Amino acid sequence: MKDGQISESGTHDELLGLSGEYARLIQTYHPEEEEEEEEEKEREESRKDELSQTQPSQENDEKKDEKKAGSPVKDGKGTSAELIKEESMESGMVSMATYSSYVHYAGGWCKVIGTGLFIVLSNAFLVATNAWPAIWLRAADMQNVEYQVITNTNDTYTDYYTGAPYEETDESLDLDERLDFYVGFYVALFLAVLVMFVLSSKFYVILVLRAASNLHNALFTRVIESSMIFFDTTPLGRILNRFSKDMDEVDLDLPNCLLRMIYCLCFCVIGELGACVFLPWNILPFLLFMPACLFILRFFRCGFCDIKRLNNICRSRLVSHLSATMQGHATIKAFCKSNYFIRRYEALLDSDTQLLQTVQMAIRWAAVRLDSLAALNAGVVTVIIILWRNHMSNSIMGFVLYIVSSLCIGTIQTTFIALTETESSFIAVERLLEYIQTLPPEEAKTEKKSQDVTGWPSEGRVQFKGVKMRYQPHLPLVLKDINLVFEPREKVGIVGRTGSGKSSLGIALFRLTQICEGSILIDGMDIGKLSLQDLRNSLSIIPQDPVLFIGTIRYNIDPFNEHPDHELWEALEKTHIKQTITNLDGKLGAPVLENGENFSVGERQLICMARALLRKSKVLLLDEATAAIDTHTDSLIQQTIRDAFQDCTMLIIAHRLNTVLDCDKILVMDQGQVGEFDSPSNLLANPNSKLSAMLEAAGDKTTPGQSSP
Ligand SMILES: Nc1ncnc2c1ncn2[C@@H]1O[C@H](COP(=O)(O)OP(=O)(O)OP(=O)(O)O)[C@@H](O)[C@H]1O
Repeated sequence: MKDGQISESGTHDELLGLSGEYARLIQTYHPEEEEEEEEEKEREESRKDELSQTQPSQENDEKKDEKKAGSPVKDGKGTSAELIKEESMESGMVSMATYSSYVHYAGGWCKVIGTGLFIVLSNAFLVATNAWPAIWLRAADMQNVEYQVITNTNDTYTDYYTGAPYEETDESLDLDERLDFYVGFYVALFLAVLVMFVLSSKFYVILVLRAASNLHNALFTRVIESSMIFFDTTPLGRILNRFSKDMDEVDLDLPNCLLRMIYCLCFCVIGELGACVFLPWNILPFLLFMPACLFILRFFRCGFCDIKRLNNICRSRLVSHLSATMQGHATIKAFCKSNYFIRRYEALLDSDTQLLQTVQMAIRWAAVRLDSLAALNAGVVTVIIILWRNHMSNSIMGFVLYIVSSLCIGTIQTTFIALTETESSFIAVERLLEYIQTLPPEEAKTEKKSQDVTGWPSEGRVQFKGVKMRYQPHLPLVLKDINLVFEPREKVGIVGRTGSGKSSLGIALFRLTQICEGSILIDGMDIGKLSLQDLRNSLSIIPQDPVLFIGTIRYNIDPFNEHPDHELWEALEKTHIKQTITNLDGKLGAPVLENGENFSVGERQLICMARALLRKSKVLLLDEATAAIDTHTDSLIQQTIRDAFQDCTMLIIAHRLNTVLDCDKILVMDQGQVGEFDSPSNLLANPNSKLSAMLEAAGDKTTPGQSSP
């Protein structure tokens, strides 16, 4: 293929005969193998090459599949352990620690109690505005009675409520004066309600927004700073679910439920107290009614919280499945496995919907019982009112009936359900706190040492002293007692079979996983004693999977805007990608999509290389950085890198042996150990060396001097 068109097609022999593009590619890769009489042998060797590359990669793929599926692997001691753990789940009611942590993130107890007081006061004023007309009407009744006392002096009347005889006074007959007082007080109450509601709502919104944003920031920081073990053992969907569904509950559901619960609870308590002031007997059915409600609530809360927890976990699986399907959609389609993934998606969606349905049914279960109890309570209170009617004014009877019927028509039910929903919304807080409080940080705060690293590393001498490393405590060692010295400015090719530990050397060097024994020194400085920031600032890596971020080309090459444009173009030119970038609309400002999807893998690697070139580090690690680049460009890039980084120590991990044969030294890794470490000429001089065997297997008889540059 060339420039998106078919340049040549045919068999290997036919294309070689054409001496065109294909022949040139082959020539670059196998310069020694042009002669006609060796063609047969070459085909045989390339078959071997293919075989040796596919077998290990299949093994590796299987291993990866195993890893991702969370299937058990055998550790060194023969016991099995799971790489991906099941998502943990609390049970029962939400703990007090969760509530107090939420209060902490909301700004502390003082602010929470202050806002609570405002809400209670606004509700008290609201009940008072309902009670005031009743008091006012009762006064009007009394006025009416006084009038009758005057016109019918033989009768004696007593106060309906206190039982005291009315006294005839001139002031009591002053209806206009009383009217002003009652209207004035009612308006004042109404304004107080208005002001208190505005203030309490404002304080409440500030409080819950502060709690949600503080929780989000704490979670984000903790996830970003957590160690590689966490990312290795946690599916992406699980992390996404905490940031989406759980965060959404904390942002929206929790504040809504909490506010509804507080208002309803205040109305119930203050309203019931108000009713008891006018009709003390009202307390009797209430005292029977409340324990019955609490009894129902006890069952409801336990089950409801656990269903919500299950629902959250089920949602994580759904999101994991979705994100995995999206990432692998091309492969799924290529293997015609769409139906399998659709069925799995439907099954997970069904589980999720079933749990949502169960949540709704649980709410209905509680609602029916609570409403029935409230209706019973209202019935009993109504009977009491009827029996007590001779001792109460009509207005007071109306007020008490209004309160009791309000409680009956949904308020009690709403209060208890909102209480439980609020508690279940706190499960999202519980899940966020789990990550915030338990994720192991990559670097403990106390480890952030302030060593003076100015001018370090000046030479780039890297020393591994008895280094042992494993990815997780229960997994076997992947680096077993590594003792090596890479001298300053040395170019070292690192080769070995798949899984031999080549990339793990880089992981140990960057402290992505902590070594369990030994030490790594750069220019005599133990990197374990440095802060991660200082260490990683002084190293550069071009990884196997080139990583590009959403943004522009400029942002991807120079994320901190530290270099002028001409330096960026220089770097792009050295990595042979300048022409491609020049052809883009916007040039350095051209957009880069997520994961650099709008560039080929090879182009992404070249852009990453330009980024590394700009950093000018003393130690550079290339982890199969040119694996996806054609052999011609690869050889040019190898040369470029060697020129541009001639003052650096370079560790070049490679599968294509010919790309590292002109290095100063070759390190052959073998099952986590140093297999061989010497100059290529010394290693190739020994026909029994591992490197010779690998070249033999790869069908490449190239000698250092003849290798591609
Ligand atoms: N994140 C991980 N968690 C657990 N084990 C891992 C992890 N990464 C690698 N391993 C294991 O460590 C061993 C060495 O892996 P490493 O990636 O260093 O090999 P490699 O030589 O670079 O392989 P390749 O050439 O395929 O990239 C392998 O057995 C591999 O399964």
